[in-house]
Amino acid sequence: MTDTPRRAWLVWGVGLAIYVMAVFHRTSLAVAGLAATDRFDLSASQLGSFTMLQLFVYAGMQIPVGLLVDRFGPRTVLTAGVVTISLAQAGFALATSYPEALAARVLVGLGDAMTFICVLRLVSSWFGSRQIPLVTQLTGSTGQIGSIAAAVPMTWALSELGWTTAYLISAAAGPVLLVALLLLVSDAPGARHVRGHPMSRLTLLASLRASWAQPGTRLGFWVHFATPFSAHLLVMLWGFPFLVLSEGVSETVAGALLSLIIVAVVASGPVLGWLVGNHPWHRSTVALATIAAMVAAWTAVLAWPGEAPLWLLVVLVVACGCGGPASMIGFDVGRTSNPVDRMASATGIINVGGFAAAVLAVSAVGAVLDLATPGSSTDYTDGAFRAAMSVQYVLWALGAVQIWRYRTRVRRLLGRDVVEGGSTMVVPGG
Ligand SMILES: N[C@@H](Cc1c[nH]cn1)C(=O)NCC(=O)O
Repeated sequence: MTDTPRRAWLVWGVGLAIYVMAVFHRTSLAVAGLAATDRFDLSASQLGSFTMLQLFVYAGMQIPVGLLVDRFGPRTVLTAGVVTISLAQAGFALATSYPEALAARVLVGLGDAMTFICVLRLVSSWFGSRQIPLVTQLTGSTGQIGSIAAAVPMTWALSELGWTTAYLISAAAGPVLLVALLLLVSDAPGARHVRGHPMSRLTLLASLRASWAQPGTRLGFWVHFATPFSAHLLVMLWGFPFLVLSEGVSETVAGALLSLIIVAVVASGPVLGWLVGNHPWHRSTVALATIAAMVAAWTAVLAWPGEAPLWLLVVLVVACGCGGPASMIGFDVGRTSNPVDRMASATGIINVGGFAAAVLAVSAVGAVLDLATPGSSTDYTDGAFRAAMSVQYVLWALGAVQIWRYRTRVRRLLGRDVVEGGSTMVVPGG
């Protein structure tokens, strides 16, 4: 790290601050559910539609945004992202009806989608190949601080300052970061902009097909599919009711356990980053081991007769928290499997995996809970939660089988020396 120029850290710092802001805006509704219900006169499913629609837009935009980054460079796309998400959050502050608020959340998803891919692209241009895995991890883990900032300070601001002022103040970070971005961020050392060649629709499709044809891109996709959804499931929607209604903990303890997930994410990121940076051959093993740890912890909790003890719930949330940093292995494998001019679109493909799994898990748990609960009641029973949380096994099984398949293919085609040397790119006919 010592020979990395200070400018690289500066560029990364600005990119990271923008990503923290995006995670803040993404999750800033989590503590505002009751206030939103009052302000827009919402039903529970209308409230849920804010989060689901925002996630759908985010996931749906990953591949188009990746292509835009490869074409116009991260600085340009990040600028569009900061402007979009800040205007969207200001719009959300001023919205007075459900359709206006929904439109604002769609734009939050759009701006959010333009952030992370750009920051990873900057990391791969500004840092040396040995440092990229660690800095990538630091980006993913540190970014989650945005969701902590969206919890406690936002709860305070909503109750003390009111809806409009709280959301307008949060939107005001955007212009400040925009100035820093325009002054300090260049696409690569010595190049303010790095632009790809204009491509026709056919060439774009061919480029995406070429990325997807790489077994390393598919390995990255399935790593990102299988590792982070359990933490998303807990943090975004179902963790709080599961812990309170099924495991019998108080609301305060449930809140503390959910915050502990973020602490586990932030703390385990650098450790996993160091591990995969120094042992590229074992990246998929680390992902599989993390899946095994989550499966073991969930099985112990769900099979425990009655309510699980607190220490076991702590083990559960720490294991799920480690899934976030493990998911970043997917981006690292994608990076080493694609040429520089296709890197952002490969990142986009891989990012779809994690968010698709999160949407599937969140909605499947909701569907099973509804099926297992008579009438329209939300008094979910312990049995209903056990059945609902078990849907995760299907996603882990699918993900683990696919990771095994593609890691076997990468290893067989390239061999240990090439992978340890930092490449998982399969050259056709090579
Ligand atoms: N897997 C996450 C990042 C992460 C790292 N540690 C915990 N979470 C991810 O997909 N990030 C993309 C994004 O836009 O946040």
